[in-house]
Amino acid sequence: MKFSVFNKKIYENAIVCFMVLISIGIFTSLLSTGQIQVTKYLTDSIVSASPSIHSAIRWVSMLFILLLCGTFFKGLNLFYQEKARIQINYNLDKIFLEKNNPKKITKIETPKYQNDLNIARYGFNSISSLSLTFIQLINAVLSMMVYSAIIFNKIWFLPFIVLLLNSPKLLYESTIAVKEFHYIENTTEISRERSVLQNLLLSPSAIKEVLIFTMKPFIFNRWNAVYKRENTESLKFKKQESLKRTGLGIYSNTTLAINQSILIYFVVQKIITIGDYVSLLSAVTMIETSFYGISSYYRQIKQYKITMSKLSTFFTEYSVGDQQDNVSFAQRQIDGAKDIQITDLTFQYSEHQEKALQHIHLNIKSGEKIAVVGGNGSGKSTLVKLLCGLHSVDKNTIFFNGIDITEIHPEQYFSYFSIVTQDFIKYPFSLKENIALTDHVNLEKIGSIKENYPFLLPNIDLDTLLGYEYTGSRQLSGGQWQKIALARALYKNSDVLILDEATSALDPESEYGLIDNLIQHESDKTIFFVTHRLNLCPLFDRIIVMKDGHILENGPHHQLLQLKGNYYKMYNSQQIKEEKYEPVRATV
Ligand SMILES: Nc1ncnc2c1ncn2[C@@H]1O[C@H](COP(=O)(O)OP(=O)(O)OP(=O)(O)O)[C@@H](O)[C@H]1O
Repeated sequence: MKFSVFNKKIYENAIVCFMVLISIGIFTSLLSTGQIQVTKYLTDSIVSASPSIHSAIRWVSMLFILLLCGTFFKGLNLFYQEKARIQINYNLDKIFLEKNNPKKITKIETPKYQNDLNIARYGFNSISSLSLTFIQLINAVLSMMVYSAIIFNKIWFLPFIVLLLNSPKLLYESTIAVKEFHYIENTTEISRERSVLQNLLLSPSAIKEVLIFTMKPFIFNRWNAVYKRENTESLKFKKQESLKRTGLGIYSNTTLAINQSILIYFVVQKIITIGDYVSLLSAVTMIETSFYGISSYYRQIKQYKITMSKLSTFFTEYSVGDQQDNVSFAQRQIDGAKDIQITDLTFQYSEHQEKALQHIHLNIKSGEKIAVVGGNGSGKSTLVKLLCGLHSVDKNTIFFNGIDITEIHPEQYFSYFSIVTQDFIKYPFSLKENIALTDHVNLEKIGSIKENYPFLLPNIDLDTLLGYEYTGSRQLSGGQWQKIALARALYKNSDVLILDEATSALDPESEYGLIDNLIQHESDKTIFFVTHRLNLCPLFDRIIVMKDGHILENGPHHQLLQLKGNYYKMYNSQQIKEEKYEPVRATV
């Protein structure tokens, strides 16, 4: 999506509101002109040599009607401003969610992404307020022209003096805009830290640990310290801004005094009447107010420019745009067996000193069932995430059916994979939506999952809302949720299925049943089973043993046992432990 289109989309369905607001602005300027003229006539009628009560009442009534109209337009203006704001905010959120389109998680799982996301979101707010102040700008320019014309009629050079004296305000607003953005950039991490800590104190999932570990004072004190640090930063910035604004205020008072002196001089010289003095002084004040509106708009334009360049960088850095996709990747024909070949694959997380994977070589035949084992942090999850295309890899390292995966469009590549990780999502949707993740649920597919894996789905209505987020929803146990995540992966029915410690919460019977049934029913699927429970490994065609990012051993169960290496030790130590505790269990 190009930025010109993006700009147009911001105002979608808000144009009518803008037209109404501009019309209100025109009417309000005309009303103000009328008020100034009537004030002049009223003052002149009171201070004339023979003041007339009737004429004064006539002007007061006229002024009253004009003020009533002004109040009516003010109310209308407020409503349409809110209407436009609501529509623009909706448009902005929609554009943001549509454009935020990452295809890899490599850069996403970093603090930098979260900081940049915060700054981008802040920028969006400035676009929203800029759109509305655009109307105020038009109104301000209109008013300034009308008031300048009124003054020009009486003292031709005065409007130029007023404008000249006010112009330094633009410069001031421009520096404020840049400083404000830098302030947001510098404080985004601390404000994120505060909200993370606040969430720990409020979110239902964290509260149980907060209670059991009686850690509220620990988190609360940390939240308190972070909040105070954030406030100090904020006050420092606000103090500088207030000082500058006070300076600007003093400057404005001085300019008003200068203009007032000029007007008094003209009254003393009897060039203008007292009524003229009153009306011209209010016109000068109105110009100054309009100028304030224009300069604050100028500040927002500056911020808008910074925002747009930040957003452009954000979307190009983290999202693959549609256009870029088409240029980089042609749709590849990938038919038949989906063999996977890994050649000298090395991978390092940007936030990490050590390499997570080093010189991995693997050949996997389509339909193979592979168990991946190894100690914590040995690189198992990284390997399977790289396999399914979640991270960017170097060219010529992973081949899918003979094609370098860097040449396959990520969306096409993802279509061949299903993955269940340890941190799967518990969607606050109905049971059937949790499985299908679509509005168009294929009940037959769910039926066949129920048939082949009868222990997988809870015995509740498919329309039951799950979780504890919404009224009437039903919470499930950890294992039941995990089974639903597994059902989701089976529903996708992809060529490659990755289970990354995806059965850790299942009871042993369900776990064995699942693996056994997978091997029976999904003979054509390639399956990767990352596990710490080695007793299921004999069911697999091959076992890959990992340590410190390397593949240490790779082969069928019996072959690895004969090697008497790492797998042999790991497998036996689990068996021994089970035997050791067997008598204890027997006596219970
Ligand atoms: N998103 C990440 N950013 C930075 N480093 C990471 C990230 N994920 C994993 N690592 C690091 O990469 C290494 C391998 O981690 P990985 O999750 O692949 O191990 P694992 O074998 O799956 O471990 P476990 O059995 O504990 O799940 C670890 O040292 C870990 O600290």
